Amino acid sequence: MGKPPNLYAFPSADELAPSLRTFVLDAQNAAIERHNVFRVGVSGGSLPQVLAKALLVESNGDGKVQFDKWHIFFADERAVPLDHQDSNYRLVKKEILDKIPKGMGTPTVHPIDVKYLDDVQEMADQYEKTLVGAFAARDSVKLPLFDLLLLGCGPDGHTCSLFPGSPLLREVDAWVLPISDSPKPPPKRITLSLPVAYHGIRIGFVATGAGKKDIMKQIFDTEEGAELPCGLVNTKGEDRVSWFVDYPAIEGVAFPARRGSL
Ligand SMILES: O=C1O[C@H](COP(=O)(O)O)[C@@H](O)[C@H](O)[C@H]1O
Repeated sequence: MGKPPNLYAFPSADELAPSLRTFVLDAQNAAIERHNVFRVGVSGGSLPQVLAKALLVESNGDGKVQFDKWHIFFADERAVPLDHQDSNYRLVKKEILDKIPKGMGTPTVHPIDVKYLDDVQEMADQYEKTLVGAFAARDSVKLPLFDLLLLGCGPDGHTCSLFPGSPLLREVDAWVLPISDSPKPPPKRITLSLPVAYHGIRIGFVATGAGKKDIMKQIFDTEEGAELPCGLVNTKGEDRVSWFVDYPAIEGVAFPARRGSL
């Protein structure tokens, strides 16, 4: 058994945001110092709204968000046009990119190539090439090591678009995988593979609301939960993984949470 993940709990999403900010800024600063760029993978779902609360605020002396140094990739994406209501890009744009105040800089964003909406295998291959360009050319690595992955946890324990029981969880070579039959709509998607997810240099999960409490209990308190996609990231990512949750999301969870602090 490796080192356990960190579980940080706060009364509400608003109270969670400053600690999430500190976590992201620490990852940003370490990455910029190491290679002068911050490569971050973001999820859709409920995450972008909480992330906006963490990032799009005045610095209170804890450091600056340097969006000019950010390269934003998608931990998963739905095979829909970029302005479609199901698009994770659209969500991140609406919640964060369109609201970045002047002076925080402009990130480089890497959306999917919508030329391949009808061919998710090709879309995944092309997105993998985007990652090869951004990571391998620079670092000659076998896997893209994201400076930070910001992940969500679905009520079934899925993360990225890696769903419980999916054969995709066994993939060891590909960095980006296609999905044609996602149990959650829309069915066609691409996703980072599990090894890419758990090799993140830092991995932050955000889970808020009472709708997450049953799955959180399963992931943190049961052996079966460790086999769910979120549980697998916990096991393999060990203490590189930090969860930011509100109290309703961990009601009844026995695993020890640090309450109200990072
Ligand atoms: O379908 C998806 O769901 C997950 C979880 O979403 P949440 O709303 O329960 O936070 C999300 O992380 C992923 O990016 C998205 O495509």
